[in-house]
Amino acid sequence: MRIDVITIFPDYLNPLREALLGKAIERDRIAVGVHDLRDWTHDVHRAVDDSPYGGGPGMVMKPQVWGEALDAVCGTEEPMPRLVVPTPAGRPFDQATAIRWSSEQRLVFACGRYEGIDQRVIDDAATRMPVEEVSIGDYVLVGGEVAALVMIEAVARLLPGVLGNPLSAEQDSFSDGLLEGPCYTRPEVWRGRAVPDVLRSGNHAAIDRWRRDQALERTYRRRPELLAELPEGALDKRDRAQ
Ligand SMILES: O=C(OCc1ccccc1)c1cn[nH]c1
Repeated sequence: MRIDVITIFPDYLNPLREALLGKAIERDRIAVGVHDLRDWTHDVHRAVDDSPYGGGPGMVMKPQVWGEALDAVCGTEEPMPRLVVPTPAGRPFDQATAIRWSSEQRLVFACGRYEGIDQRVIDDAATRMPVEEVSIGDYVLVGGEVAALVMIEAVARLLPGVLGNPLSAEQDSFSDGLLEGPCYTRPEVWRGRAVPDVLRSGNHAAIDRWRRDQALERTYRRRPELLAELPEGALDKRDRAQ
């Protein structure tokens, strides 16, 4: 997979070069390009924003600059990338989205700032490639860069050879629609708190059942709406007894 990010703060994407993801990039498991939007300005001030039509607070990012940047980064050759625009006004990003995007050959992230990018940029790009305006949560950030980091990490860890242990990607929380339950490691007792006995019993059927019960209980307490979304039959009669 190739991922490109267009931003006025390229250094904000430096964390991509760290840790497992950084290693995967070094080993060409994934290619990442970061581009400074101002490279496509032509005025002495390198302006990327202007006042909003219709008035109101803040500034809007100029269509000409974004248009040239996307032409250059996305190109015109198939396979065209999927263009992702982080915005609070987007459809919610979730694990299903990360899984869906993980089979893409190319992703381009357009990181907006100010009040956002002139809508015509998105409408124009959508005539040449798939475009998704996506939110990582119901809050407002200053720019799309942090959201891009979140989504790139969620996708990249699903790619072969990027994450240390491929098994854990399958056993992800949300892979069965429930939240992960609690986890424990040594010591057996810490500050007077013992690890639940079942986890040291060696009885793997009992351990699996205990873990599922914990996941159900945590999901019920913290995200009850997820239980309603489970596919038919996902909860067996033992689960319902919980
Ligand atoms: O704030 C966000 O993106 C930055 C952004 C983009 C456009 C206009 C304002 C802010 C965001 C919040 N959840 N998901 C994305």
